[in-house]
Amino acid sequence: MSLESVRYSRGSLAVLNQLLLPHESRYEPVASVKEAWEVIRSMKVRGAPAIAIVGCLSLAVELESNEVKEKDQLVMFILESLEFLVTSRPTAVNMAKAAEQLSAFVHQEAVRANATSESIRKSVIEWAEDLLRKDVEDNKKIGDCGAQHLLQKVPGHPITILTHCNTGSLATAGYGTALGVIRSLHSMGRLAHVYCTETRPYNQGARLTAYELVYEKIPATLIADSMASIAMKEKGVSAVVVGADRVVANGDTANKVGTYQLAIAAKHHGIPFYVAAPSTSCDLRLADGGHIVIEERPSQELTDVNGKRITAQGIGVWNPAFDVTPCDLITGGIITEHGVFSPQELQAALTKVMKEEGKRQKHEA
Ligand SMILES: CSC[C@@H](O)[C@@H](O)C(=O)COP(=O)(O)O
Repeated sequence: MSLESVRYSRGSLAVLNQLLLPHESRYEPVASVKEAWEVIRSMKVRGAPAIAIVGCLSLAVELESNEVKEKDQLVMFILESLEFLVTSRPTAVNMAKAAEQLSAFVHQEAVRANATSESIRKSVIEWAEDLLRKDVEDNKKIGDCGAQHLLQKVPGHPITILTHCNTGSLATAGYGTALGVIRSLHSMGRLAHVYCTETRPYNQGARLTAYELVYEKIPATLIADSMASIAMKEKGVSAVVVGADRVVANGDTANKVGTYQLAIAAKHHGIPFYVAAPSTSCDLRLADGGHIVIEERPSQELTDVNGKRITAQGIGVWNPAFDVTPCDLITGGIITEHGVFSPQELQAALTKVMKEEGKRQKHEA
């Protein structure tokens, strides 16, 4: 069984505290929206899809246990809870998108003839549960589609991948995005090796990806971020595959800080650079990456190691958690659950999918 970032059954949610990994696997209960906000902000749970899933499921859990509210009061509670959850972390778009979609859904449910508090509550719980189910499904599609694409397009097999941050089961509902592509290649017997960066300053690569790769018995080597260029030059890297926190209309992509320099190095070495992301991480309303809000994290993430200060007191610190890779550096493409697209193709392709989905839903309603 692969690692689980989230354990959910109706009325009960627990998250694996990722701050304790790889030394201890402790699941901590999340009984309310407020508790979800705190586990997301403190990064006990992190990764763009996992943030949205924990946020929405916490609302489902709170709805299951709360006393019955009058209909308008219930709708107000749901909308305010979603707004609050969006403030937990700003860069990943998944929570904001889920909040927007779920809010629209609640409005729609509330005006249905015969709508009651109970019917609204039930449909919101089911909506959140569906997000969990769909994320795993989409990740598997990303994994398979990305693996097939790389096998067709990338010379020299089996394939060696360099990846950044953590995009696996711990960052999603399961399977993973960039790590999903790696997992699929491995299960097909077509993966030679993975290089995972330690991902300073928060060390998602060293603490989490290395753990997932060892857990899954995938052949892998950990490198410091500063070793990425020499690894590309000397280690036969076939492709760089990373995840995303927000892909905007022109294909510019916000992801864990350090992604941008990997894309520059990949271009220099003629190595294709891929972003693997579900459509829930795509934000077509922003024209380009200049509009993305980049989260800045506390200075201690840089100045301290294991709670112990290693730098001189008084030094200034800048700690942006993400950077934006310009679309022209995403030379391989963007791997989604709907296919692999160049940054230039993405907007039209996803718009078409959304239109078809809208038509299908109208037909079913
Ligand atoms: C499938 S996870 C994709 C991204 O969310 C991931 O690459 C990343 O940047 C995570 O950042 P984090 O700060 O750990 O939440």
